[in-house]
Amino acid sequence: MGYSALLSGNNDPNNKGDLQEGFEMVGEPLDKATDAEIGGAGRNTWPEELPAFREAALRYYHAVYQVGKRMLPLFALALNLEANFFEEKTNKATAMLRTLSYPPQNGHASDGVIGIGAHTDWECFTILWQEPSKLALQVLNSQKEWIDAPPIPGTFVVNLGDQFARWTNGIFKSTVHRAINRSGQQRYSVPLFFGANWDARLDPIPGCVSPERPLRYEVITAGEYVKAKLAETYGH
Ligand SMILES: O=C(O)CCC(=O)C(=O)O
Ligand SMILES: [Fe+2]
Repeated sequence: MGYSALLSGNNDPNNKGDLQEGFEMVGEPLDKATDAEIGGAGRNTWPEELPAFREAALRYYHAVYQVGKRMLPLFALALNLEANFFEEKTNKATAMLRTLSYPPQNGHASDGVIGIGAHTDWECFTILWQEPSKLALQVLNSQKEWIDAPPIPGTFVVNLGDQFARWTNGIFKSTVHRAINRSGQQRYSVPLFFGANWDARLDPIPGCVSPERPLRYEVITAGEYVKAKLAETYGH
């Protein structure tokens, strides 16, 4: 995990690359640099020329991670499960944080290059901070129309991701979204992807599979899933 250059990722296979750059990190304790791989997701390569960045990014990471922990019981209750249902699957939750920068984009998105192409996020859910007053994020609704998701001061956007779709056998849908920065200025955003334990199996929750709703997804671990998606998107 570390710096990703402009066009180094491609979230939509129909596109040619994502017009964004950023820094991608997994969790590590604030007080000591750890050399160990974190939950199989890799380790962070921090920029040497920005010594304050590590602390600022990790403080944000750990604070928003705690927000994610507190949201899990809400998802469980919404599924008519015990509040602590996801505790065992997320007591070593692997979250990834990206600090993203999008250059301004002019004209129309017909040439296969936009800020981030249409995709779903891979983890349980995403807690996204968007830079105020800069419209870029869009969400695909059930009529297949793109709906703007403008930044609202003092709020985060929360998108459901693929791990929840798998646990619920498609009852929770992972939100298809994309970003096109037509603000005329550089735009920042910071998503935290809150994922299950690296070794948690994405097997369907009891009650989510029935004759009317047969098993939709092959059962693999959260780590295997994220690794495969990383390879698809970044080729590494
Ligand atoms: O920049 C945004 O608003 C969205 C970023 C995003 O969807 C992602 O990194 O997965
Ligand atoms: Fe996303």
